[in-house]
Amino acid sequence: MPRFNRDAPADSADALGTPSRRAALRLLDAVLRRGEPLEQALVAATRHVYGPDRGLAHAIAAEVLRRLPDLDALIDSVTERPLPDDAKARMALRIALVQALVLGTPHHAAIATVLPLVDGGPRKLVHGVFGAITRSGVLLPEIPALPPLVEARWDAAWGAEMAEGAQAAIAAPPPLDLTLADPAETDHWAAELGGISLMPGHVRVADAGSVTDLPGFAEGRWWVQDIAASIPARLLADRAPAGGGAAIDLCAAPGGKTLQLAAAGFHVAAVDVSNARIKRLRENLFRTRLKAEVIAADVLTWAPDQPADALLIDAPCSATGIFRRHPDVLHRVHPPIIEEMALLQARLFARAADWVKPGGTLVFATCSLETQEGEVQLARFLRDRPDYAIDAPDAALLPPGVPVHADGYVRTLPGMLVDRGGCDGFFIVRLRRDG
Ligand SMILES: C[S@@+](CC[C@H](N)C(=O)[O-])C[C@H]1O[C@@H](n2cnc3c(N)ncnc32)[C@H](O)[C@@H]1O
Repeated sequence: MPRFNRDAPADSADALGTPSRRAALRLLDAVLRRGEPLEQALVAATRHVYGPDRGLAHAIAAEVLRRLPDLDALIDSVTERPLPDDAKARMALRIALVQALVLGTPHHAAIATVLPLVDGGPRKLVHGVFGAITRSGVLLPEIPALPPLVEARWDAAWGAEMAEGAQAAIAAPPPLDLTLADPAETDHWAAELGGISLMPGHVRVADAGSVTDLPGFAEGRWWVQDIAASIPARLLADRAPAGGGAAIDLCAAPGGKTLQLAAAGFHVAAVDVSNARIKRLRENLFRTRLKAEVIAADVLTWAPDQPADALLIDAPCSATGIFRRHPDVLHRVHPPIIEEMALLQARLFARAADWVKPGGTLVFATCSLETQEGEVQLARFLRDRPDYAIDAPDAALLPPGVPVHADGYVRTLPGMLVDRGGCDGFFIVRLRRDG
């Protein structure tokens, strides 16, 4: 857990470190009231915050989002009447408490930096509630609670064990997973980076610090990618025609899977609608010296000149599978958003299925823990497209501890690989077109 021991000098609110707390408040407001992704809100919310304070604002907001139900339970335990959910006093208390109880900020600094956020308002209340909680010596539970609606949804879909796995996953900072450009270098990079490898082409590093300073980054020998996110391209590479073959990577940016496909020898056409994300895809290709044709286009209107041997749909989704790194999804993703994404996925899946050569391979993937964005998509697709059948992977293609589902697809859940640092939640299916 990061520790920010910012002892506060006493002269002005700015010197006290209040701007970073104000930025944290703006970030929380963006996520909890306006439903914006945390990463998307960062630029605007931290516009007037510089250097390490920007990182601190992000760390405070992310940690509040991880521990929100537990923080609120503490606050409610000492107030006579519950504060409204979006009251500034509640927000200020969440920020002060997460610093004092999780981030290791001295208590006097945690409260002094936050009181200016409620100037002209409930300062006394915030001070009193913070004091009552911290004086009592109470701690946050070791295993964080999930927001009740998320817990109910995941419990209903996967059972209580999965929800418990998700809670445990929130408690520990996720490791940093790297995918290697050349799997033959696995032992070398595991040793060089002081990491472990769960399978060829993968290295897992704990507490990595600055990624860009790690050996091998500048030379482009690896890129950051959760081990579960590396599975879709592995499944396609396993079916690559001798000497390469043509691959279309739909929804490709920022390019983790494009890089894998290019490194596996495919001639890749990488398509994405977002110019900002395509810029990052180009930077990643440049750094790794890998080649792909990059196409900025909306897959709902674009079409390739000819069908490909391999096609990947890494579909836009609710992203609830990456809640460990993006805890905002726990609070802003609700059933209407899941339904909207599922509709988009169904359109992309149906449209792109015509772009695979007979005998070719299609992989559909989402980083979601919602069945509507995985199992339900597959069932509909198989009903509508009798020219496709599931091509179940060999267990040896998957990280040890990730099973092939009895129906032939892959579903990663938070409880998996838990003794080695866990993995993101993904749905992945490989399909073969009749040929
Ligand atoms: C899950 S992310 C892709 C991650 C990427 N495959 C990787 O491995 O780095 C989904 C991507 O879909 C893109 N996207 C969303 N709707 C799209 C559309 N209609 N056409 C093309 N790309 C789209 C988004 O811009 C986003 O980059």
